[in-house]
Amino acid sequence: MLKSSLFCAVSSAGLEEFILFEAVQSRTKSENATEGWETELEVETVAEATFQQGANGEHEYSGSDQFFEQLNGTLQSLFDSSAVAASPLMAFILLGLAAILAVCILVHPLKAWWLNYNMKSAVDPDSKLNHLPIPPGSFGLPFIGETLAWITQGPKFNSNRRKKYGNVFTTNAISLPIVKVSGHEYVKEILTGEHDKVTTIWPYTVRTILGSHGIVNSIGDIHKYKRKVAFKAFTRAALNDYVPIMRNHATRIVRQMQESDQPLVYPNMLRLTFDVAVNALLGLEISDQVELDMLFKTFHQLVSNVFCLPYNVPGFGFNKGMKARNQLLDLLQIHIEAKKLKKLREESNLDNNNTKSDADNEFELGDLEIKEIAIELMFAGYYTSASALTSAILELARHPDVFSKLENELLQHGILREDSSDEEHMPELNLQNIHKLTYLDQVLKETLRIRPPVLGAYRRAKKTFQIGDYRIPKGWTVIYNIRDTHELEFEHMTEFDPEHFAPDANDKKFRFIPFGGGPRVCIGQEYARIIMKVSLIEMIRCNSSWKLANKTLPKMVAIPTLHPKDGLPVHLQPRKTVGVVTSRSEPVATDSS
Ligand code: HEM
Repeated sequence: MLKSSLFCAVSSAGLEEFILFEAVQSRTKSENATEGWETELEVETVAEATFQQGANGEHEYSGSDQFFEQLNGTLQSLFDSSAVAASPLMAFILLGLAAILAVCILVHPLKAWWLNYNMKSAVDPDSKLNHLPIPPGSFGLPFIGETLAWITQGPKFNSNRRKKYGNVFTTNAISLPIVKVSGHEYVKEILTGEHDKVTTIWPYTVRTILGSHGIVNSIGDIHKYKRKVAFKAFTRAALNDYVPIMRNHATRIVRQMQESDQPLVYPNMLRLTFDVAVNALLGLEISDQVELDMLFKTFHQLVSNVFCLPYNVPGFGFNKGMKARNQLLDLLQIHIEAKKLKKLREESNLDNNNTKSDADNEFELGDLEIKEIAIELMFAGYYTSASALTSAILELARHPDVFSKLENELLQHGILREDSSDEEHMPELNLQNIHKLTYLDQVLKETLRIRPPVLGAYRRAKKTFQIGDYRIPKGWTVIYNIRDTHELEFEHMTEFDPEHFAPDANDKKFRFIPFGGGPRVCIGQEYARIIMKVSLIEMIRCNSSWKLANKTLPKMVAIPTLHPKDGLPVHLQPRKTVGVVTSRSEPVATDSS
């Protein structure tokens, strides 16, 4: 019964896809659990049966067999003709046909083997949950799984599969069985299950380039301790100190942008968030522009090669990323020795302020830990913030009504004034008056909802556990989807409307998760919100409007964080006096897709 349902599923799925899990599911629902996929042995037997039936050519494969017989006959007659055999073109055709034939013969056994291979990994002899089905989905093609579809389809990969299988589905990429999870109830399970059901697992290249001594690659108590240390850089007092630093850099970058006819937003926002992070978070005051530029280049080399093929061979991304890592470690060591890496250095010494608990005494942060945390904060911090800022600038250009409302809010709170583009008469900015800007907050939340810089994150199942009606097998990779969760939880995903976050809007937990949640929630989220707010205020204070230089929306690239492929060229309209809202009746860019 079990064998036939699986076999039917495999054979009827055709060459494109196995939709086996639906068959497994319906079988599991209708049959006694003890007849299910309980032991490895049973899985092997099923696979063997599948192979045997394929080899014996029973009715499920009969269509293919007829085709093979016909092909065989055709080839035979071709070989019999000596005139044809002599032709190089015909030899080429024959070789092609032979190759197709080989693929046709191998495809079914290969697929059956692949299915067996994946299903074997789903069995956990220590679990009592083996009676539950694994989430529906497809393991794709042998070895590569659904990697190609994932790469080529972009967001459609998830949305198509969600439509077909639901909000928890199985896939396979580069030979790893993966469960993708969207929607607040499932995402909550994953995020709050950290340390118990799941643990973080970044791709090998990320783990190696960032190192194992930072926060993101630590687990358990040491993870909590390192977060505690790093969190000292994000206290309210620390954030308040950063505001003037953020503002100075934002004004400088916006003024630089104004000097260009068609500045590119994204590279400028990257530079802005980078300079602030070096200055504020690392506490480095690098006055030598050449040194700062070199640091920027090296970080860029590190971040842009963090997600790559795992070959540490010259010319490959991984090798470039490792070189950048080593250069940064050397450079940061110089600053540590000169005691310039103030913040993290001081704060790793928690006994300074007697907040060190007994548990903390077990851990000491050495130079390597401090350097890796520094690299990690930079890695996690400046690309993400630049991505969100770029998206906000893009959306404000497309929505003049939102721009005007924001401008009014700044006017009402005295942050925009008659002489507001004059640096000498800038009204003071601090955490207190920034927090009063509720509409600005709504605009940024809506930006993070519609264009989350990070689309999702990885976990590994520490044990077999249940999610909804399904079982997630121990050792499998789980990805919680941020963008898809936003799409599910908010109507009109693609419509930019800050009213989604109006003060009276329903605030269901885990619906809006641009910063993740649970024990691994983004440590820099408050910092990110402040830098985005300060920078946007400066953009509006210095410019009465901006327009997108291109008529169509840019193509977006997801790695390392979401950003426009063309860098987002804009035309800025520098502000002379407040209230002069320049014509915004020009056509607004429309979606190119
Ligand atoms: C708009 C800006 C940002 C976004 C959208 C963002 C997003 C995220 C997300 C989704 C996670 C959770 C990843 C997971 O579940 O594994 C995360 C973690 C993290 N973020 Fe952010 N982030 C932003 C800015 C920052 C900044 C500015 C910093 C530091 C300067 C930072 C440092 C970190 C760190 C260290 C973690 C790892 C936390 C852990 O593993 O315990 N992020 N961030």
